Amino acid sequence: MKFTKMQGIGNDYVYVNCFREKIDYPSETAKMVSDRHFGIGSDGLILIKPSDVADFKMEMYNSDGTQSEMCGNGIRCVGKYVYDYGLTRDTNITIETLAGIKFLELTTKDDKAVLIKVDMGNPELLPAKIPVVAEGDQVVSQPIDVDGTIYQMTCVSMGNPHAVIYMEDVKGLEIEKLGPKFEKHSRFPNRTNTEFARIIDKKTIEMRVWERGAGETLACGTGACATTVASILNGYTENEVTIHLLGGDLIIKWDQEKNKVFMTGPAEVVFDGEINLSSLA
Ligand SMILES: N[C@H](CCC[C@H](N)C(=O)O)C(=O)O
Repeated sequence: MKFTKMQGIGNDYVYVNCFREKIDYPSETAKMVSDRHFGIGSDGLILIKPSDVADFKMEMYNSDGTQSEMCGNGIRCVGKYVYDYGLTRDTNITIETLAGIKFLELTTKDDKAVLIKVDMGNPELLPAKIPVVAEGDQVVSQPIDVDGTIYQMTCVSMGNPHAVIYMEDVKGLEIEKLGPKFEKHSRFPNRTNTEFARIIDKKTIEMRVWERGAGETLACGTGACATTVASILNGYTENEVTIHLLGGDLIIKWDQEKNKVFMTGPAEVVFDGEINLSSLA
């Protein structure tokens, strides 16, 4: 199997061009290639496919093999891949995902995509659509009991579920202890991604993320979008913020008139490779 290893501010995936490769068991393949000791090493697997309704289609699998509806850092890398590897010469492209069709604007330099702006669509706040077990029509700073400690959470879906928790010290957080308790909490029927965020000022947020199906990653694009929406709903920030993640920064804007979230950030190729999957089985 030929692949390209790419990363979006440190959130790294194995990308497969399914215009020329066929992946019969994507979930199993994701688990195998993601292993950082016995495989290639990544946060998961992303398949780039033809689409009947958009220019391309993105299928995303976490390192535990579960499929997700959307991946923000991943879709920026897909945008870069299809341009840099000659699948398109357009700098405005559409990508079909399980969270709907996304619109990308590529900024190029020396004929390579260096910055990608993504229209991430509408944030979803209805509990039943996140999904999260809760009363009312949105979850903004509502209590959740995690092993006897009460946290205030704000829940947003960007096609995938997110629980945003604010705290004064995210650097010192023992995320490997707390993250899984949120991820598998009974109030999230489909599990959840969890963002631990510190407001620095009206335009700046620092966050770490425990991802559903992948554990702590260096960055989460949908999580950065969810955190921005949550911060605006809580009155903590303006509608355009810089998010500092472990792997780098993203610029996120929630245009509330259009009810669209825009994410702008980089994408990088690490290396191209070929692997005999049967050697990993
Ligand atoms: N773990 C996520 C998918 C990857 C999202 C993240 N890597 C991003 O950049 O948005 C989920 O199961 O919903």
